[in-house]
Amino acid sequence: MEIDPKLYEDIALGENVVNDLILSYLIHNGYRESSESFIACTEMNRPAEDLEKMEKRISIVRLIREGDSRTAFEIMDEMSLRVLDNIKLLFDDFMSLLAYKDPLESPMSGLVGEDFRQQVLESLNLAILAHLNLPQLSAMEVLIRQTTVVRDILMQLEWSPPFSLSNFLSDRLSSHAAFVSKWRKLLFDIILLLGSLTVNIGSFFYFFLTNQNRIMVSLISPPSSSPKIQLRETPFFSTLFIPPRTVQFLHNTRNHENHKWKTVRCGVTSAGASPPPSLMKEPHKFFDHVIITVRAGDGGHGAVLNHREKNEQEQAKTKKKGKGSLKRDFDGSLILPAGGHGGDVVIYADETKDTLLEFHSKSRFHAKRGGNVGAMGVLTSMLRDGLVAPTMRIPVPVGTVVKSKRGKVLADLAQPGDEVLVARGGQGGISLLEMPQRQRKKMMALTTNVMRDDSDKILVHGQPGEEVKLELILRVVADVGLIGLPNAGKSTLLAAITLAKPDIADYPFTTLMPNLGRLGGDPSLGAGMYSSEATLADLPGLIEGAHLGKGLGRNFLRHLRRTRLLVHVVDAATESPVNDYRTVREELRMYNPAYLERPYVVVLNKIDLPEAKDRLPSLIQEIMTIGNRDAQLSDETDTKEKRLEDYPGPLSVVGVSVLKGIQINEMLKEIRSALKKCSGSSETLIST
Ligand SMILES: Nc1nc2c(ncn2[C@@H]2O[C@H](COP(=O)(O)OP(=O)(O)OP(=O)(O)O)[C@@H](O)[C@H]2O)c(=O)[nH]1
Ligand SMILES: [Mg+2]
Repeated sequence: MEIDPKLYEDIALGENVVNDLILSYLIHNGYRESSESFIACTEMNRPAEDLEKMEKRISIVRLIREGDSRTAFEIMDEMSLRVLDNIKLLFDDFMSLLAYKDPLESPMSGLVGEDFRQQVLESLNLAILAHLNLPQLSAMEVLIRQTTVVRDILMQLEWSPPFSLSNFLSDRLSSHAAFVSKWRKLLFDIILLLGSLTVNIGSFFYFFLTNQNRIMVSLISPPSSSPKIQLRETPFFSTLFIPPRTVQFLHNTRNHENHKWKTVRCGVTSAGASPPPSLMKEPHKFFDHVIITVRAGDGGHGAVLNHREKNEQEQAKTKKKGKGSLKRDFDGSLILPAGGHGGDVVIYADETKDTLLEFHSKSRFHAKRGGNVGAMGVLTSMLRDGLVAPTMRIPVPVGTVVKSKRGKVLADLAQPGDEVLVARGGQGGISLLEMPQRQRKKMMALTTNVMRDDSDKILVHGQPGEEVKLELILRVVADVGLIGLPNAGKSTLLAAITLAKPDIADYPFTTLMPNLGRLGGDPSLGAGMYSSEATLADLPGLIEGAHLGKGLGRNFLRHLRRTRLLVHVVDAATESPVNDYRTVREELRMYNPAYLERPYVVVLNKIDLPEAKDRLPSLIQEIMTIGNRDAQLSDETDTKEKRLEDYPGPLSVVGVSVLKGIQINEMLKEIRSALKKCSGSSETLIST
């Protein structure tokens, strides 16, 4: 079968088409907030009615799930929905339970289980959708399923460049004539669609995630669009971002020299249930900030014990054996067993952790409760206290600051192993003796460890464990901060001089979270100096407007706080490296002018490329002139009026190619000597 790829060359997938697809997906699945923000930010016209219906549909399903079918039916009546017929079959099944004496034990017992209810709910949702004349799958989901098929076919093939994608597809697919005739237009549409949606890879993963739990996708995008991949910052995309914890991005970019296509393979290795809507913000922006609730364990209960008076014979018997006498305090009062202490909650710094992301999917922690006094109600000498519950220990990355809800700093876990007790477990309850009224008074007087209260019971119950809300803030602890525009080669630099293995790819915002690497000391300096090692943090790219939250935002800028040296990486092969350099300096200034006073080294990267190499000397010259080497720390009042030129210039400017390993040693030398110059000048303030 002949396919002319030219047919598809002019297909332009308008923004509207994509927007429509996305919106219908959102409405279909009942994401009300996302739908509204999407409509708002795309300025689409959409009748409010759809949203209203959606709301009702969702509430019907929810009500039934919660067991309030009466209200659900009322809403259905209101919408004049007659969907029950459609799911009558399921109810018929249900009626068959009547045939059994004990339905729970019957072969049909599954019908009363959770699974069955889920099944009913799904059928109900589908029935309502059908009734409202809405398709059972949103167009987006249909597309995705089809893409999955395409992907499967593509994955089975050995890709050997050079080839042209259109030829390739037509070759391969013409053997599936029926398939192709039906789907060929769609195939290309999907490719175009994917191309346009890779503007935000994250949003696409989301769709895949919610529909299938394990899947691998190939995103194919034409070269013209790939360098421009950008994270789009709209409320909609913010709500759709998934916590990367459930996803692993396996970037595997293949560039073929002689042809026009590039594949970005992205793998979603395992994914749990889709996150609740409240968490679908951009988690990478929150890897360093989270609010958690911890609850220490309750104390175990004591017991109300019977003190059985032994008759003389028995007493004699136990005495003979030399055991069995009840435990008594030095003054002769009885020691009664108490419930176990509830588990405390401790937060400690663990070197193996590097983000707070996981706390977004699990933000509540509960320590175990103490054990109860295991009494059968009789006081015997064998009685033991309830088991003390173990302390719950929650690991967080080194550099985490723990704050109370009111903002009070409880601890700054700056060293591995630092820890803080954040919630105390409840006291175990004490035990009481049950005895005839006439003896009670005497007994109470004898047992000093019984706290007396109006109502005995309360004493017997363990005390509740403390519950607190905590704010965790991670501050990367590093000596050197690598800054620069996206794609400048910061991660490559880190990988070149340390053992860190950050993601590297030729599109911006590869790095979403800081990577840390350790720079070894310089052996040539001899034993004494060898220890002059430092930690490097590779920060996500800064763009113009970052201080206002653009790109990956200002969250990262605060990680510079604890660094004492900045290494400013500039891609020397771009149109105007000097402008790029100024952009980043400006951003730093807008965030906090003090950062411009911090010592820094400029690394002009990519000098293996001719366009960079040729103008290296003039670039170095120009950058050295921006900035005043003699500038002193100035008083803060006039910082606003100062030009970039008035701030201290770089300690040095070096041209390197971190990729090809050119001039690396020179660069290391500069970084080390700069580190030496500014040792001990880091700012260790905690407030943001
Ligand atoms: N030719 C050349 N390419 C380089 C050099 N250093 C890095 N690159 C390429 O530049 C691209 C971006 O590198 P990264 O290290 O991911 O850049 P980054 O600054 O960390 O980018 P973000 O994480 O997006 O902010 C990759 O394709 C690298 O292979 C170099 O010295 N020469
Ligand atoms: Mg990077």
